[in-house]
Amino acid sequence: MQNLKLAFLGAGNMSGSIIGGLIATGYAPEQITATRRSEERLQSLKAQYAVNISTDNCATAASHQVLVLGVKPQMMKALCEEIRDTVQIHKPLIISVAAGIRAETLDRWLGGNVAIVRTMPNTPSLLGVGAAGLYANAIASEAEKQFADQMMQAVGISVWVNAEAEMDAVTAVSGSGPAYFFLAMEALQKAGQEAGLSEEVARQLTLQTALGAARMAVESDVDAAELRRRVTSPGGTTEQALNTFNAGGLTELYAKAVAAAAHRGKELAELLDQ
Ligand SMILES: NC(=O)C1=CN([C@@H]2O[C@H](COP(=O)(O)OP(=O)(O)OC[C@H]3O[C@@H](n4cnc5c(N)ncnc54)[C@H](O)[C@@H]3O)[C@@H](O)[C@H]2O)C=CC1
Ligand SMILES: O=C(O)[C@@H]1CCC=N1
Repeated sequence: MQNLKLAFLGAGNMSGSIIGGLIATGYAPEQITATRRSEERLQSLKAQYAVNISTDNCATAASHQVLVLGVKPQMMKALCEEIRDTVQIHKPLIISVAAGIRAETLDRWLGGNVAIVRTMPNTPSLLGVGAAGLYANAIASEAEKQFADQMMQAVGISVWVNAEAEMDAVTAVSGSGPAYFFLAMEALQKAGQEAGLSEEVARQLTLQTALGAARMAVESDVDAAELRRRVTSPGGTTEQALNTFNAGGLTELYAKAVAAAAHRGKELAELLDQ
């Protein structure tokens, strides 16, 4: 991909994962700058990835073609207002990774007429196996959309949504999704220990099983339901576990959890749209 001058303003967990993934695919570190409020935490990004670091958002915004806004939704207005004048002069492409905050809100905070791509990535981007949803406003050019797409594809897969409202569903499925699978791993490991395994054995078996199941689901030409059926012998052990999950309403619980996360995305958008 074209190695444009790319800045991550507010480079925490999510931006750090994208930076790590980009560097691993050969993006030139001298083209990347990460900012944070304190220099101390930036030093570890510099040591790890040899990227430029700065505590000056405006100077960084003025010298980069693409700005990834990586702060928490609640901090986004302050960041946008800080860089607004610079953005109006230099007109960089803005890429937001924030949950909830709508493109139209960002555009207003940034002074208007700004090319914006909203992305919803996830932290496995660090390993090149991220999953991101993208949505662009009408001002973003084809070349700008292509850059954002290539940036996310460099660290995983990317999908475009047609309606911005779908970004809340993307957030609820893949943005937050790694946490759901981590929780499942924590629970299975704990249950394994309760069933008599040592912590280390339960951990190893849980993690390798999660990896194996994910790889089979991704690489197999049959769907997850068929793969599940192939593990489940009639009258066997898996059936007992799955019956227990079903009796506890696991599928309905997933639906409720995803709906709650998507609702929070909408709520954040409303709450912070001032
Ligand atoms: N953590 C995750 O798995 C995902 C997070 N996101 C989104 O990414 C965004 C950031 O989340 P995290 O990386 O988890 O948060 P984080 O707290 O790790 O990173 C944000 C960083 O921005 C810094 N910051 C705040 N205001 C600043 C300013 N004005 N100038 C410079 N730095 C500033 C903070 O000190 C912090 O280091 C959020 O908007 C979230 O919705 C999206 C997808 C997944
Ligand atoms: O929990 C959050 O709000 C962010 C967005 C998706 C993952 N983490």
